Amino acid sequence: MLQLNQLSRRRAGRPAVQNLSLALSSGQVLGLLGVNGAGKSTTLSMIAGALRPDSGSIELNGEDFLERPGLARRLIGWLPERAPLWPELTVSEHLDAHGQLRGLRGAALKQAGSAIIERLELQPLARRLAGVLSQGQRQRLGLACALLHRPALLVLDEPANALDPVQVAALRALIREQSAAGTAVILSTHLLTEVTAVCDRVAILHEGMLRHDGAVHSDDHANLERTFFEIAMNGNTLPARAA
Ligand SMILES: Nc1ncnc2c1ncn2[C@@H]1O[C@H](COP(=O)(O)OP(=O)(O)OP(=O)(O)O)[C@@H](O)[C@H]1O
Repeated sequence: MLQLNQLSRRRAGRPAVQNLSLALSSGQVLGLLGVNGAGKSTTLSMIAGALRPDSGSIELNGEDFLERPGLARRLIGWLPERAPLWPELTVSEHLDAHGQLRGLRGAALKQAGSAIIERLELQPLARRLAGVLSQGQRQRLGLACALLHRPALLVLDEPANALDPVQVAALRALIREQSAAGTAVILSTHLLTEVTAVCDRVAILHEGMLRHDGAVHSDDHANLERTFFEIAMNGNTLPARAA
């Protein structure tokens, strides 16, 4: 459902992502790994439509996404690295605003808001101002905003950031549930355990380039760690395994 073709983007005069090609099918969960500055957030921002590539193309369900920016709003749910929230709006008001931006109105908007508040157990926070939420609570609100309109593709930039162990377990369950319902998920993380826990594929970026793309299994931790460190230390390209 998602195809990246030779994407490149420079930032501050340097290549941040170079000739990146990747494909993702419905229901697949892809973990994006890489050391600090490897290009993960730049890649996810381009997929979410927030940053335009200098060259290359992105296809969503076979359509050229860069030519049709409305597609992103409809099909993609994005949790950026720092969820942008309005401090003076409550949790419920955030959900209303996000829903309206995505074309939800009236009963459909109300129903979507109630469903996501219930699913993410946000009821106790619904009337609280975003400005007084803890970091983990802000992250959960960001996740709720990303999921509200039932996107076909979820783009999550370090979604486990600031979450306590209970919430990390809840996040894993949520990602599995989304995947089982056919939603494609791409997430960046620094935690190899997150990748082996929820991803069925892993891509490793180094200096903006794709160095590894392969299947991953829950008992693969040692292999994944070895691959990650070899790439991080040497910039080696390891042979990718079939996804
Ligand atoms: N807003 C920005 N302005 C200029 N350069 C940027 C900006 N954001 C990122 N960069 C640069 O782009 C490159 C890739 O950064 P990016 O944030 O995509 O990496 P990352 O893998 O997400 O890193 P981290 O793990 O630290 O979040 C880096 O060299 C970084 O300095």
